[in-house]
Amino acid sequence: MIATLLLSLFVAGLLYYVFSAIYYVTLHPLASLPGPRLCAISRIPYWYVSVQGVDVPWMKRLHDQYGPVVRFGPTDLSYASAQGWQEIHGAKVQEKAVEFAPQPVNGVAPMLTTKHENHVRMRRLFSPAFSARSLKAQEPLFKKYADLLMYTISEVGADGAQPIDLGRLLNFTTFDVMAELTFGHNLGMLAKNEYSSWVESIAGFLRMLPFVAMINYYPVLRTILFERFQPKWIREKRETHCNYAAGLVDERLRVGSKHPDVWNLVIKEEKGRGLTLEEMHSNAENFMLAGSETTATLLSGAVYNLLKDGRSYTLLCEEVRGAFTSADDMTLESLANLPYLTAVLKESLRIYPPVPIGSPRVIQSAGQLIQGTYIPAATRVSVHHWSTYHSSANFTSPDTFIPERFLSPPPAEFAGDAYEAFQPFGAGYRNCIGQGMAMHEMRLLLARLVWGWDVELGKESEGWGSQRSFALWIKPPLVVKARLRKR
Ligand code: HEM
Repeated sequence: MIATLLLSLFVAGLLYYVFSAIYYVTLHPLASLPGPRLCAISRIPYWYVSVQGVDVPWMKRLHDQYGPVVRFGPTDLSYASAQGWQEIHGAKVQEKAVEFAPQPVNGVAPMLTTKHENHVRMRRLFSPAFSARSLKAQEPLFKKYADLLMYTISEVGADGAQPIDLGRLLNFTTFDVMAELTFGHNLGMLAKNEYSSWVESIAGFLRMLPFVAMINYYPVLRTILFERFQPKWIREKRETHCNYAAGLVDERLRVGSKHPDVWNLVIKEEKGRGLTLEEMHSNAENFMLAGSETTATLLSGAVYNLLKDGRSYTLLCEEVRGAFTSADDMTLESLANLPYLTAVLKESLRIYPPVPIGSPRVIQSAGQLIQGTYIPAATRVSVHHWSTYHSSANFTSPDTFIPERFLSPPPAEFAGDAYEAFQPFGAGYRNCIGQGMAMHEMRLLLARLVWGWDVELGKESEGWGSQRSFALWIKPPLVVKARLRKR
C-alpha cells in the first residue's frame, strides 16, 4: 500500500516535471529567447558552476554564443548591453531578487537588499554621510591610513629586500578605514600586519553564498531541510559574526565620536534619527563588506594590470611623480585632476570589476519591454558586469588593459566603444552610494604607491588574474617587491 502510494507520488512528480519542462521550452513567454535548452528547464547548470566559483566565465561563454541576452534559468535572463542598463535600472521601480542575498541574523535587511519602500527611506537617511561635503571632512582620515600603508610597506618589504603580499596590505587598509567610519575605531590590522578573525571569516562567508542562494531559491529546501537541519555551527558562526559588528556599533553609539564617521553624519541630521538600532547594526555589517573588499580588490587588480603591462605603469608614474613634490599635496581635488590616474582606475574597473556578476531585479506585475522583447512578471533580469565589459560588441580589444580608452577625448580606435555599457558601480537609484568615497580612496592609495615606490610584480603572482569568484573575487596573494623611489 505504502509502496504504491510512493510510486504514484514519484510518477506524478515525474510527469509534473516533464510537462513543465515541455512548457518552459515551448509555450513559456521566454521560450523564444536564446540560451541552452537545459537552462530553460532548470537552474541546475547555473548552480553547478556557481558553487565551484566559475559562473563568471561560464556566463561570458553563454553571451559569446547567444548574444546580448541569454536565458540561463527557466525565469532568469542575463543581459550584456548598455540598453540592458537603461531598461532594467531606469526610472521604473524594480524590486531586487532578495533570495540571492543572505538574510541578516537580526531579520532586518540593510539598504543594499531591503524592499523598495524601505530603501527610499534608508537611502535618504544615509546620503549625508556619503556626500561630497562629508568626503571632504573625511579626507584627513584617508590620508592617515595612506601614511600608515606606506609605513607598513616599508617595514614589511624592508625596502625591496623582502617580497610583500600587497593585496593583503590593501585589504588591511580599506577594512581599517571602513571600520573607523562605521565603528569609530579601526581593527588594528594594518598596524599589526595581521587579519582580524572577523575579517578573515569573510572569505568563508562568500563561499557559502551560492548555497544560500540555492536554499533561498527553492522554498522547499529552505523550510524542509535548512531550517530544520541547518548545522548548529553554521548558525553560530553567522551569529557571532553579526553580533560582533552589532557590539562595535553599540559601543560607538555609547562612547560617541567627534570624527566625521558615518553615524555622526547621519545622526546629527534631525531626520537621521529615523534609523532603528537594528537597521544600524545590519547596515554597519554591510558597509564593512561593500566598502572595503570591493575597493581593495580593485586596487589589487589595478596594480597587477599596471605591472603586467609595464607601459601604462610608466605613464602613470610620470603623471603622478610630475604632479607632486610632496605627498602632502595629494588632495581630493588635485588627485581628481590627474586624467591618467582616473583612466587607470576606470580601465581596472572595466577589466576586473570587483562585482563581476549581475544583481537581479524582479519584473513587476505589468511585465516590461527589454531590448524590444516583452518580459513577463516575476522574471529575474540582470546586467552581467564581466560579460558586458569583456564583450567585443561593446569594447575594442576588450581583454586588453588600455587606460587610454577612458581619456577625454579617447584615441580614435575607441570611438566605437559603448561607454554607457560601463556601470561598475551599478546604475539608477540603487547604484553605489559609496562610489565617490571609493574613487577618492583608490586615487589616493594608488597615487601614494607609485609616487613613493618602484614596484615590481613577483614571479609567483604572474598568473594572479585567473581567479574564482563567489559574487566577489577570491584573490590569491599579490606578491610584489617595492623599492623606495630615488629622488
Ligand atoms: C570599487 C569599489 C566599489 C564597487 C565596484 C562597488 C560596487 C557597487 C555596486 C555594483 C552596487 C550596486 C548593487 C546592486 O545594484 O545591487 C553597489 C551598491 C552599494 N555600495 Fe558599493 N561599490 C564600491 C565601493 C563602495 C564603498 C566604498 C561603499 C561605502 C560604504 C559602498 C557601499 C555600497 C552600498 C551601501 C550599496 C547599496 C546602495 C543602495 O542599495 O542604495 N560601496 N556598490
